[in-house]
Amino acid sequence: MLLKDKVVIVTGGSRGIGRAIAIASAREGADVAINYWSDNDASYGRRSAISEVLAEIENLGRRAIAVEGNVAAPQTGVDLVRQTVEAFGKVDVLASNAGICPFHAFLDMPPSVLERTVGVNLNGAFYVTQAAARQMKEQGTGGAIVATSSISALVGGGMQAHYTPTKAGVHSLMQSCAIALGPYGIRCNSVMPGTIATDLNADDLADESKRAYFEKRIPLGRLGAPEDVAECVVFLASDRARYVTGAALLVDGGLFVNLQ
Ligand SMILES: NC(=O)C1=CN([C@@H]2O[C@H](COP(=O)(O)OP(=O)(O)OC[C@H]3O[C@@H](n4cnc5c(N)ncnc54)[C@H](O)[C@@H]3O)[C@@H](O)[C@H]2O)C=CC1
Ligand SMILES: C[C@H](O)[C@@H]1OC(=O)[C@H](O)[C@@H]1O
Repeated sequence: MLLKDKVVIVTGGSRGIGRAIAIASAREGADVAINYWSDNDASYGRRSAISEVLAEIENLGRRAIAVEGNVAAPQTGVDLVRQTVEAFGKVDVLASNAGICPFHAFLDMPPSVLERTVGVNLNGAFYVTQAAARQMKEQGTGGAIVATSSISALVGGGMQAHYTPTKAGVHSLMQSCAIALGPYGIRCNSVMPGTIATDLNADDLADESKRAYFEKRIPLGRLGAPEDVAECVVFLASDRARYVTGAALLVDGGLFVNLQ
């Protein structure tokens, strides 16, 4: 088991990629603290999602807690780490994953959409990483932080001018934190998923021609599943990746390299 008796925090763990990270971590032997934001879940009609994830982890024989909160608020990370330590005694791994992607055209983008996206995706990753790293430093046993960046850190999107800079920022955050936290044995890496079928892009991919376009562009011939990303997060979080820090792993079925 790659994460036997580790304690893993996952942000944005009630649905999609975060949910898959939480379950994959438990399957590899970890206890899991799951952050989520019910306002976001409700906007997808998914009020009960978190209880299903907790039940699934408990069925795997591991412990799980849910800690609701908006990661854009600095205090959310602090409370998340405190409640995790109260429940499980320590923090070994942070999967900083919570994110939003409200597709919007650039020229008429309201400041509120930009600010919300930066607040959740970039500021949220910063605050949660800082809170977890402080705890890991205090424990003195090292740790691993894996952030969910995106292929969008490397390429643009016409309806994502507010989003792609946050994903580049998350990758950059991990690079700087790898330097700042390396002396404490804390490794910091990111995964860069391609197009993964989740609620985040369900509306966008409901456009059959767009979906077919992506499937054609992906050398492996299919959209990604949340589990494809989760297994890579588990690897980077585990001791198998003990000499990997400041790295980014594309998990995109080859989409990025497919120019022609
Ligand atoms: N789906 C995709 O194709 C890709 C997704 N990503 C990234 O993966 C991450 C997860 O995305 P998905 O699983 O697709 O999304 P999703 O919409 O399926 O799940 C989002 C999760 O984040 C939580 N969340 C949303 N706003 C939050 C907030 N303010 N505070 C705390 N939690 C909040 C929700 O409760 C939910 O658990 C995001 O950072 C996204 O940018 C990156 C590349 C591709
Ligand atoms: C939501 C999009 O389909 C998805 O999000 C990303 O980060 C990828 O670049 C895709 O565009």
